[in-house]
Amino acid sequence: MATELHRQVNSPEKESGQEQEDGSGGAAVRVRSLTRSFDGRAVIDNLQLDVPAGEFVVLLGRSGCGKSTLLRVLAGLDREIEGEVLVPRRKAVAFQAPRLMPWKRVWRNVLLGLPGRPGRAVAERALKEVGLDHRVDAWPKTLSGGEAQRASLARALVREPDLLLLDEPFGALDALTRITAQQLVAELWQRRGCAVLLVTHDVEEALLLADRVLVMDGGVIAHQVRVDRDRPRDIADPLLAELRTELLDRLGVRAPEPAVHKVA
Ligand SMILES: Nc1ncnc2c1ncn2[C@@H]1O[C@H](COP(=O)(O)OP(=O)(O)OP(=O)(O)O)[C@@H](O)[C@H]1O
Repeated sequence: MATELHRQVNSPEKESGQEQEDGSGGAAVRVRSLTRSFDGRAVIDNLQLDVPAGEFVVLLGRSGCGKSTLLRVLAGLDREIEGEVLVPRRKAVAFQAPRLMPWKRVWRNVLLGLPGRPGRAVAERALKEVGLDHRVDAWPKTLSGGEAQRASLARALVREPDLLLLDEPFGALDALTRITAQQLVAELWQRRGCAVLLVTHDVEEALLLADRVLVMDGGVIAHQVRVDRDRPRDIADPLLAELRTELLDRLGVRAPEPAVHKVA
């Protein structure tokens, strides 16, 4: 796996250097002593993280704890860092907002920014993989929220990523569409075998999808749980229920008590 290294120590204002290196030992992500500050405040504070190739990791944490910042750093979109970040060269990112260009048809959006002038067939294959082959020629504004999100996933997949970074990709979807989209991501991950790092607020989503759930707090990975269950998973599984309580506790949220119905 070709990897790239962002290394930056104590000179955040300079453009970070990039070197080719493959000392990753098959890891999809290796982060050492990562710090990212805004206006003198360290949002990420000496963080360490390893993600083996092919692992599905979900990142939870309170609002503003730095999840998106970490994802942007891993995506190479933010290089104003101290520390070391080793990620595969082939990586792709999808955000909560699908970010499609309204003046380009869906298939052209899928190919946007890809090097080497790939043909329409490349986009068609990716759109088929996300179940959107009937919308290849559509304009973005005619897509439903779920369809737009799938187009955005197809745009990530055409990059053949070894690392797929997803920032609350289901956040704006209604409950039913969200379940379908979660299943799609789980299937794609199993088929593609790439590592996934997904940011969400939804503890149940994390437990249904992840090999490992990380909780970010105080600028570091403060807690993690391994979800040792085959897929598809059932949220009523006692292990998942136990992990849910543990994670909600770590997030400082009290798990709701079971509803009690009184009949007069
Ligand atoms: N470009 C920026 N300039 C200044 N502050 C920033 C910038 N980007 C992020 N921050 C700050 O860094 C902190 C972490 O932001 P980030 O978006 O990473 O949090 P998050 O955990 O993803 O939050 P949420 O769950 O609400 O999306 C916040 O306090 C935010 O205001």
